[in-house]
Amino acid sequence: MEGVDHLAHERNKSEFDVDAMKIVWAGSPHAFDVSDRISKLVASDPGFRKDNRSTLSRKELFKNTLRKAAYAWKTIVDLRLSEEEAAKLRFYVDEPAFTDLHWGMFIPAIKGQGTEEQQQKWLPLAYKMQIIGCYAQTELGHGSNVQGLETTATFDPQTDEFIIHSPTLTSSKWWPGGLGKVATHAIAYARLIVGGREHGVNGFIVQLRSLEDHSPLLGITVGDIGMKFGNGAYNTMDNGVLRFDHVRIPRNQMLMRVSQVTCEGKYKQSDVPRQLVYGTMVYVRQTIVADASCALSRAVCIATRYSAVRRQFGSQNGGPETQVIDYKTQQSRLFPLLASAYAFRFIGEWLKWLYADVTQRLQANDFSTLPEAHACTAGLKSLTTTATADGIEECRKLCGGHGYLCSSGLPELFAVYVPACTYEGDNTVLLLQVARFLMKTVSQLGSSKKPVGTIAYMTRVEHLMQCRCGVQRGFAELSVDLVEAAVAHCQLIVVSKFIEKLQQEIPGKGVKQQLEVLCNIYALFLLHKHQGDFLSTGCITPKHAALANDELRSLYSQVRPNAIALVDAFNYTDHYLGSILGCYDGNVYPKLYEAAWKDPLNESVVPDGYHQYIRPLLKQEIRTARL
Ligand SMILES: CC/C=C\C/C=C\C/C=C\C/C=C\C/C=C\CCCC(=O)SCCNC(=O)CCNC(=O)[C@H](O)C(C)(C)COP(=O)(O)OP(=O)(O)OC[C@H]1O[C@@H](n2cnc3c(N)ncnc32)[C@H](O)[C@@H]1OP(=O)(O)O
Ligand SMILES: Cc1cc2nc3c(=O)[nH]c(=O)nc-3n(C[C@H](O)[C@H](O)[C@H](O)COP(=O)(O)OP(=O)(O)OC[C@H]3O[C@@H](n4cnc5c(N)ncnc54)[C@H](O)[C@@H]3O)c2cc1C
Repeated sequence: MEGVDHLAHERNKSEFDVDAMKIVWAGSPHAFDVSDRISKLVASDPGFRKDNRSTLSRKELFKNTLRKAAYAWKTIVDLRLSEEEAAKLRFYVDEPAFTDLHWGMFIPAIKGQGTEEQQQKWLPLAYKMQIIGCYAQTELGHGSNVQGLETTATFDPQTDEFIIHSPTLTSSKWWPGGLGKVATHAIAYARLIVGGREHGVNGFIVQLRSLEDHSPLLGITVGDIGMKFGNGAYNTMDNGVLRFDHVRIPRNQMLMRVSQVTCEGKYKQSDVPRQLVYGTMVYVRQTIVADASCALSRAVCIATRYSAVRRQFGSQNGGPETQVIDYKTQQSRLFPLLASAYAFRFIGEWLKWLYADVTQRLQANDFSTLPEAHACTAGLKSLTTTATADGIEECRKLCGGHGYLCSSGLPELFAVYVPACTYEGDNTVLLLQVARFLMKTVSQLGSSKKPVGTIAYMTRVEHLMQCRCGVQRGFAELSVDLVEAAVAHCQLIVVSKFIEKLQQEIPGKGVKQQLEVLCNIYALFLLHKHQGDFLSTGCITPKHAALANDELRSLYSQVRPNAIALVDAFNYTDHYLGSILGCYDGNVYPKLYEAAWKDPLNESVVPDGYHQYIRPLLKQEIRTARL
């Protein structure tokens, strides 16, 4: 029945202060207040409804996304929301759109790679959305290999301009979000050519469309690259294709914090690492880690609530069947994902600190932690997005057949999320970067340069290197093993930072105890999953492995009474979850049944096409093959 909490009995089992855990999950009382207030604002406004997306055509879907983006912007302006509140509003609107790239990449690129003068010119226009930007780096022929990009930016000293050109088909910009139909400007990455000499890939601000009638400017060919994975999902985003035909831009539209070109045509490289040109990608990778905890926690919330609602088998003497959440197999699949959601939340908090720290150091020209920041953002983006994509799919399976319904929210969540394993860096390519960092660290063992921070533990392998020094096989030959080592390195960081989180003051009855249980589940589940490596390297004995297994089962039993409260702590509205299976009150079956009849296919009891195709079949009016 409506208004009844079908999960009340589960909530009454909780052994900790859920409101205190909500603050821990949000990060602070202030962050909780903003999230709670804005999520409810979005959920209560019919202008942000999203339950009809799977029934819209691509063009209807996209136009609806533009409407919502404009409505969101009006809401932000009318309510005078802060930058933090506005970002939260866009997050809870929960629809991939051009605004993600405008706010999430275009503006950070100007802030990170533009000079003070360039920031003063372009940021006010971007913040007021008087221009709409995208991040145009990837091309048809190159994405991972940035140094392989083919677009050219040739300096013309006669006119003090750069000529931006797409020399080949494969140099067409391809994938940038927001590019296809909306962006008026791009940060375009191109090979800088001055006086006939190449100076690597740099970023250039290029206007694409008229601010009067939105038509593409001279020399600009631009459009959408077409339908992507899934129906609604990421098709709300106009990922675009862009070709330049000798487009001229003023010299001062090359982002010049890292490298400069003078009006005399002199190329100057600042005394900063050229990799700062990649700074926007590092920034986004650390935000993607925080986003992974959001996406995984959404899926886990749905699967946990539904696992408590769903009963199957086990009825004794006509009594209620067993809740599937009570099956050890369901717990062994679900609870490690619940623990991962919390683990990724805390590693996301730490990575945000690491990024802020390296950014502050860069301002003082201190590049000492840049390699570690690159390795951590690359590796943790790879680890968390892979685990989250796999986790969302596991949550779908944990919900049985109903998990495959769009009304469960899981198919769309999966379809929107999975490209995170590719965008902002293919996950394998990024792990290879971590492997390169680890190998460089190993090669420096024994020198005066002692490993610190997240690689401090590597001093312990020093003895290994001394006896094995000289035994080197090619990086490429060992890359599979090195990628596994990179994953293990990143997992160690996640576990370490979870443990460090538990050493902080954590208020609330039973809250720290619950987090300790989740931390132990996360660590022991990894040990169980990779026990072959631990056993073969002698790190643990078979007895240790057996003990870990026993402890995991015990920990699952400890989580069980608190599972619903632990997902309530995410404080997601039913609107944001977009899932009948995950609705707060657990009143699933009536809602599933009601939703079915709203499908357009049920607008008529006799389907279109019956008289044309089915009736002739049934009435044998179609010659049937001799049976
Ligand atoms: C719908 C959205 C939902 C959620 C999103 C939520 C939040 C996000 C918020 C905002 C964003 C909005 C939406 C996100 C959605 C989509 C956005 C997607 C955008 C994109 O995909 S942009 C394009 C991304 N492309 C890539 O990531 C390319 C990957 N390739 C590379 O980075 C490089 O090519 C490379 C690193 C693999 C190789 O570079 P290279 O060849 O130049 O360098 P080397 O390998 O030779 O290394 C030399 C040396 O340099 C060091 N190095 C490399 N990179 C860096 C770096 N970034 N920082 C510091 N140092 C770096 C390397 O370690 C070597 O050092 P060494 O000492 O010599 O060993
Ligand atoms: C939804 C979505 C949104 C995007 N948005 C943007 C955007 O806004 N702006 C933008 O510029 N780009 C964007 N991209 C592009 C994205 O950044 C690239 O697709 C991504 O960087 C991967 O590069 P790629 O496509 O060249 O993959 P490839 O590198 O071609 O990967 C193909 C395979 O090759 C493997 N591989 C590649 N190099 C190596 C190597 N050295 N060693 C071993 N294996 C290797 C990879 O692991 C992978 O298995 C987006 C992509 C998607 C899917």
